[in-house]
Amino acid sequence: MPRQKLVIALGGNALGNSPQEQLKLVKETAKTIASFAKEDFDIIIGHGNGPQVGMINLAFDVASLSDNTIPPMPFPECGAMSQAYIGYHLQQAIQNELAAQHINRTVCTLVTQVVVDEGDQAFKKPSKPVGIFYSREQAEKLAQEKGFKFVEDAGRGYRRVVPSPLPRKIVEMDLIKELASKGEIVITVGGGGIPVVEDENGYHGVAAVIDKDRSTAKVAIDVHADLFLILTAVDQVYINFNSPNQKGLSFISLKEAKDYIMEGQFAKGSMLPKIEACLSYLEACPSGQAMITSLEHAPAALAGKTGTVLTV
Ligand SMILES: Nc1ncnc2c1ncn2[C@@H]1O[C@H](COP(=O)(O)OP(=O)(O)O)[C@@H](O)[C@H]1O
Ligand SMILES: NC(=O)OP(=O)(O)O
Repeated sequence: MPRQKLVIALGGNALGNSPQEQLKLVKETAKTIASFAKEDFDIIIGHGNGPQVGMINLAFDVASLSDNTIPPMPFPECGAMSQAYIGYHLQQAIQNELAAQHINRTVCTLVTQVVVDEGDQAFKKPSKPVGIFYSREQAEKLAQEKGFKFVEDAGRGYRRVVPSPLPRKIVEMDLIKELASKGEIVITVGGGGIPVVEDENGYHGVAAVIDKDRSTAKVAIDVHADLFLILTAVDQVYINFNSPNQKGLSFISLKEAKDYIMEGQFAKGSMLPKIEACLSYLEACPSGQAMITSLEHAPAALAGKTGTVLTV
């Protein structure tokens, strides 16, 4: 009997905002992952990198502003660094937890590139602010010299914004499938994957940050996952969220999800991309199940006690 395939998207609360916080939090994350490893799933994990990629980019920006012999670090390289650094923490925490529980499985982190479309409209409308705040003069100079885009951010100064294009193809997909089918726990598409475009000369990194829920959904589609699990800060998806009549949803059909989107029930930039990621997965894998819950309640959600399940 082949193992069931589980693809997990880990949200920010699984990682925190600083290296110290991350090192502490991944220990809890690892306990949840180990509980799935015990259930004998094939396991593939995607995760975010918003705070981390911003932090890495900021560090190089600050260094190069104060010492012009230090070059600023290009954005795709910052994304690659964030994948490796987060992967290292997660991988080690999961290894330690598996050893403590005498579970005989191995873990790896794959530096993963994700192809995006050069003509994606997101490149015309960069929307994700990253890095440090600049004065207007500094921003104008950098914009002229490097072609970066800046936005004025809530009266605090100018920040570089990067596009957030859709994931089209996961370059290392065959390897992900092979490793997962051998029982390896695979950490991949970190931060949505390193965004690359493909031309006659091969792949080239581009300055962007892909949404990790969308990229992880693409992985779930490509491996035909039985379960696509999004772990975030809330136990369930709500309607009328944050209002006195908010109501948790245990089940949402594809049609209901589309109706709720039309009603504006899911906030842009937080719950909406998660619901859209689930929809893209379910449309491609109609016999599959998508689930949204919190990290700590994930085992209970898998046992049908909490969480929000989305099905066709
Ligand atoms: N309808 C909703 N139901 C539940 N949570 C919602 C809803 N709309 C917005 N949210 C918010 O979305 C957040 C999850 O999105 P986000 O913080 O971007 O996730 P992550 O960093 O875990 O990927 C929840 O913590 C919650 O505050
Ligand atoms: N890349 C990405 O979606 O990261 P966050 O989830 O941390 O925003």
